[in-house]
Amino acid sequence: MDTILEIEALKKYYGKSKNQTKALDGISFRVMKGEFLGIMGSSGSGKSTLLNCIATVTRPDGGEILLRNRQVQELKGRELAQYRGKKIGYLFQNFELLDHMTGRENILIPLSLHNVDETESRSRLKQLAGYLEITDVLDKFPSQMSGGQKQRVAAARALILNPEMILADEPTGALDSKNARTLMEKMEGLNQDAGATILMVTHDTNAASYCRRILFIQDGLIFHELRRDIPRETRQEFYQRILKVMAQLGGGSEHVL
Ligand SMILES: Nc1ncnc2c1ncn2[C@@H]1O[C@H](COP(=O)(O)OP(=O)(O)OP(=O)(O)O)[C@@H](O)[C@H]1O
Repeated sequence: MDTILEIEALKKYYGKSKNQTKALDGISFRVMKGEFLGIMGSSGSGKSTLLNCIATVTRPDGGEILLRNRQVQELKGRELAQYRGKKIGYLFQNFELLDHMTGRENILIPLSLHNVDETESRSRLKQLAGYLEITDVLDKFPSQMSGGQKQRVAAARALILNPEMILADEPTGALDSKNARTLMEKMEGLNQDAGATILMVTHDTNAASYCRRILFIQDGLIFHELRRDIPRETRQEFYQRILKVMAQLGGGSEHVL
């Protein structure tokens, strides 16, 4: 399997000496092409810091982030813009849609920022909208959409340029359980049928049970790893194993949906 992303001994420390917080303390792992990898851990374990480092929002204090063997920290100018806008697609907890733009315009924003073939992207939009069941909200504004529709529009925006990897930060955090389930089924389909590579940070055990592999982090390091035994293990069985690890970490007690 191809490695898409390699995290090697990544460190991020906040503060100095006695008051220092080791948000990331030399964490290492790989994301392979076509993986659906979850990152879980209790509050303050370093999940957001990790995602922010990968997104180049936060500068690490040590270690390496390599996207297809390229040092992400060394990217500058056009290459950095390409990495942020084209190589990685982001899905945020609060959707981050522009209120004055329709669903279609929101999804097509990345096109105007990068020099891409418009005909191809428009046909991709049609395909994504159909799959994500948002065709009938493409001409609506975010204020006229449900939370679930907003997040699926955001997912289409993240996918429109066919990125190497999707970074999802608590994507079900603002959704009710039904919409969360729909979103996760769509993400699972994008992973299994379209080969999308997804790295998702979540607190939500149900959402995590759609992943193929989960890394549990504690104090900025990997504490445990679970792999779903497909096809022998059902999602419900995987969910139960995730709950057990979360109980050791001191969190997670929802009911499987
Ligand atoms: N800008 C900052 N300045 C100082 N400390 C920080 C900063 N950002 C994060 N931290 C600390 O680093 C540690 C890891 O934080 P991080 O936000 O990565 O955790 P998290 O796992 O995402 O938590 P949550 O699940 O609550 O979002 C925490 O102890 C946090 O207080």
